[in-house]
Parts: sequence; C-alpha cells; structure tokens
Amino acid sequence: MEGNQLFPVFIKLNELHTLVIGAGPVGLEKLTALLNNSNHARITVVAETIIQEVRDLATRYPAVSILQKSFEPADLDGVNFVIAATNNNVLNEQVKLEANKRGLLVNVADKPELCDFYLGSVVQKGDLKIAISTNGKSPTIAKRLKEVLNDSLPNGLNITLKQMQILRNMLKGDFSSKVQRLNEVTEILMKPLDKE
Ligand SMILES: C[C@@]1(CC(=O)O)C2=NC(=C\c3[nH]c(c(CCC(=O)O)c3CC(=O)O)Cc3[nH]c(c(CC(=O)O)c3CCC(=O)O)/C=C3\N/C(=C\2)[C@@H](CCC(=O)O)[C@]3(C)CC(=O)O)/[C@H]1CCC(=O)O
Ligand SMILES: NC(=O)c1ccc[n+]([C@@H]2O[C@H](COP(=O)([O-])OP(=O)(O)OC[C@H]3O[C@@H](n4cnc5c(N)ncnc54)[C@H](O)[C@@H]3O)[C@@H](O)[C@H]2O)c1
Repeated sequence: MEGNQLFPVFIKLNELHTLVIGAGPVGLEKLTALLNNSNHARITVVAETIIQEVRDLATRYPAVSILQKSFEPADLDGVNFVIAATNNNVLNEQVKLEANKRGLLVNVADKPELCDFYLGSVVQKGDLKIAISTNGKSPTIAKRLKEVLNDSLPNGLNITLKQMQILRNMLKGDFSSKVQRLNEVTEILMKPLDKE
C-alpha cells in the first residue's frame, strides 16, 4: 500500500481490557509501555513462562493479572484488544486469526505484517502526550525523536494546559466567540521566543 495509511488515536486503556500474550523480555517491554501510559489499564497476561520482572510489575498494578498457561482462543473472551509477544510465529498467526474473527485488533510485537495497529513512541508532559510513528520504517528514529521532544518541550507546558482548561471553563458567550478568545490567548505561543 502506497503512503502512510496509519490513523493515530488515543485509547482509554483504563476503560478497556487488554490481553498480552507472552511474558519474556518483549512482553515485559510492551506491558511497561501500556502501564507507563495508563497505570489503571486492565491487563491480563497469558504466558507459559513468565520472567520475574513481569511478576514484579504485576504486583505493583492491581489491575494487571497473570495467567501462567498456554494460550487458548477462549482467552480472547471479553477482551478489547490484543498484544502478542511470543516466540512462536505459528501461535502469533493463530492469535491474529482468532482475534480478528472476533473483531478484535491485534498487535504482534515486532511483526508489522501481523499488526492491525502499531505501538508508538510516546512523549509525555503531564496531560500532553505526543505519539510518534515512523510507519514502521525505524522505531529507533521514533525513540530518538521522543528524546529530542522530551528535552525541548518546556515542562511549563502542563501548567499552560491546566490554565487553558480553567479559562475554557470560565469563558462565557457562544461557541465561536469562545473559540476566538482561546485562539487570541494562545497566539503568543506561535511567536518565536524573545531572545534575551
Ligand atoms: C515505538 C516502539 C513502541 C513500543 O514498542 O513500545 C516500537 N518499537 C520500539 C523500539 C524498538 N523496536 C525494535 C528496536 C531495535 C532496533 C530496530 O530494529 O530498529 C527498537 C529500538 C530500541 O529498543 O532501542 C525492533 C523492531 N521493531 C519492529 C521490528 C520489525 C520490523 O521493523 O520489521 C523490529 C526488528 C525486530 C527484529 O529485528 O527481529 C516493529 C515495530 N516496532 C514498533 C514500535 C512498531 C512501529 C513503530 C513505528 O511506526 O515507528 C512496529 C512496526 C510494530 C510494533 O511492535 O508495534 C518502541 C520505541 C520505544 C521508545 O520510545 O523508547
Ligand atoms: N528479546 C528481544 O530483544 C527481541 C528483539 C527482537 C525480536 N524478538 C523476538 O520477539 C519474540 C519474543 O521475544 P522474547 O525475548 O520476549 O521471547 P521469550 O522466548 O523470552 O518469551 C516468549 C514468551 O512467549 C510465551 N509463549 C510461547 N508459546 C506460548 C503459548 N503457546 N502460550 C502462551 N505463551 C506462550 C513464553 O512462555 C514466553 O513467555 C521472539 O520471537 C524474538 O525472536 C526479541
């Protein structure tokens, strides 16, 4: 498929149920990424073998449960989406098939051809989140760009967001006059910073 076909969305993981299959280093990486973004995410981890780091992480997050067992399609019942991080490609394909049969979206870690969605590299400054994807071309560049943006975006941005929310709730008038006022107030952000 020509061009970048990915449509970014921000998912309320805390209101959904995610299944992670596989609990080796890659499963740990994906679980960590989920929890770093959503510490109330309800996550079930299914794996035959579970590394200690995954167990340790799960004890710190009550909404994470671990089932030490082989994957079976019934594990998909009641799940909203699925991340597979196993070392078994036949299983990965079975997960994709069974999940899609149920209308579920699947990410198979590091296997773009089996993914319905990719995980992004995420910049976080309080309420601000920027998710980066390179259309699968270079996750390393996504990670580097995250570092650049993390360093260059001012920490005060989160205070600005909070203040803007207060202002937004205080403004009176019709929708278009509110929009105009919010745009006036933020115009300064678009001007280059004054050099000292
Ligand atoms: C962003 C991030 C999110 C996350 O996973 O949380 C993420 N990968 C990260 C890191 C990373 N992954 C890999 C390396 C080693 C260096 C390298 O190979 O480049 C590093 C860098 C490192 O670790 O330093 C290995 C790798 N990854 C994929 C392949 C297969 C392939 O490309 O064919 C291979 C080769 C496997 C092999 O050789 O066997 C594929 C995918 N990885 C994606 C996401 C999706 C595309 C995102 C996009 O559109 O850019 C996609 C398509 C599917 C998916 O997994 O969702 C996370 C950054 C976390 C952060 O911000 O710190
Ligand atoms: N570790 C890395 O840095 C890395 C990097 C790139 C790609 N990969 C690939 O990603 C995959 C996962 O890597 P890993 O290091 O986490 O592997 P791993 O072997 O440490 O872990 C695999 C996990 O899958 C589980 N699993 C396998 N079959 C299962 C089944 N039928 N039911 C339930 N669970 C099952 C295992 O119990 C284990 O928890 C591998 O294919 C690996 O080649 C790994």
